[in-house]
Amino acid sequence: MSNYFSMEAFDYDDIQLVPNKCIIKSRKEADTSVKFGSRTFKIPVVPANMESVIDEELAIWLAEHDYYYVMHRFQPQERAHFIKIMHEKGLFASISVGIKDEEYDFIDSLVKQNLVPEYITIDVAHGHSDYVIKMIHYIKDKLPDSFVTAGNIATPEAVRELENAGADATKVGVGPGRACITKLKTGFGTGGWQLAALRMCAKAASKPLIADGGIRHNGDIAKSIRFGASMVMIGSLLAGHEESPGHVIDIDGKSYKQYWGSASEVQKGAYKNVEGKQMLVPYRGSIKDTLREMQEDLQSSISYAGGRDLNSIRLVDYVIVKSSILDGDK
Ligand SMILES: NC(=O)C1=CN([C@@H]2O[C@H](COP(=O)(O)OP(=O)(O)OC[C@H]3O[C@@H](n4cnc5c(N)ncnc54)[C@H](OP(=O)(O)O)[C@@H]3O)[C@@H](O)[C@H]2O)C=CC1
Ligand SMILES: Nc1nc2c(ncn2[C@@H]2O[C@H](COP(=O)(O)O)[C@@H](O)[C@H]2O)c(=O)[nH]1
Repeated sequence: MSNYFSMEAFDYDDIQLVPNKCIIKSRKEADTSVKFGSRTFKIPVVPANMESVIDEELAIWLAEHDYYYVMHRFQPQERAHFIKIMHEKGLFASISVGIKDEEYDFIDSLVKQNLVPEYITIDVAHGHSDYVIKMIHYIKDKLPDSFVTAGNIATPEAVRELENAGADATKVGVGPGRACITKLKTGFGTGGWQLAALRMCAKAASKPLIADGGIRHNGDIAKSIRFGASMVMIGSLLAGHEESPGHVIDIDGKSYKQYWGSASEVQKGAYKNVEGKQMLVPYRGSIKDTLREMQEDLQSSISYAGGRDLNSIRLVDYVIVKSSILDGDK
């Protein structure tokens, strides 16, 4: 555990990446694509697998336009139908599962129907668990062709154990989310040091990592890549769109959308083991424009990194500037 005592704790707002000489004539030349599993996606960004962030219609649009997506698991009975619909359209299917007993029956039912989702994400709050390891083994045994991401986790030990169990990728982030109250209710998590936790996990990882939670600005995507992420999962920043599932709410002439945590009372329908809240996020128009802007900003990041693709970002120097990067805006 000495790792943690000696570790420098920092987060997205504490870091600035250091520019290198630019080698491209235009940002259009910068390639933001990323291979994840057997597919290549436009940008290393995936909307969070939350009911307030993604629904079937958005999943179809994302898959059609070469974005990675992960469908949530909160309408469990719809998942088999969802896989069928995606495959009928010639699109990849990417679903989430939990670890309760009935999820084993669900996996069995997919096998029986010969429904093989291209991607399966094991989505639980505390992913460093024997029960997650058991589920990884089960899925890899029954659906060996599915790419399995397991999470969420916070430590190098967890990365190693889940990778050794057969996970094809792991998802890092316990408690940094915008709708999260885990850090307040339990005292645990990576809230406030998510980027440092990502760096620690990346040192142990031999397979791709997804950085999950805490992204507040587009530049945080490049920072996640620098510290070891292959893919970046985003909730609140992608929840305020026309296509997002939440209702539009108008207050004092401004529009907002509802964003609720997957462990919130709203999601659970009961106040039991609640570790999330509901909140409003500013309405931001179409998600298509936001994703395009994220791509353009990443192209700029690549140019500042002095390269032509995302790999160049992984190599840049950085400076720790402790909560001061927004000072100039005050
Ligand atoms: N990334 C994050 O920081 C967090 C994310 N979430 C999200 O909320 C949703 C609900 O998560 P979750 O409650 O795990 O899903 P589930 O309700 O499917 O619970 C997972 C299983 O693990 C058991 N469990 C044991 N310890 C814990 C623990 N500390 N936290 C949660 N479960 C535990 C649960 O049993 P029992 O309920 O009887 O304890 C249950 O059987 C997920 O989408 C998850 O990603 C939630 C919190 C934090
Ligand atoms: N502690 C909780 N974390 C949650 C909950 N619902 C989702 N999440 C996590 O947050 C990220 C999104 O974070 P954001 O900063 O981009 O908004 C999501 O992917 C989950 O990992 C919850 O109820 N409690």
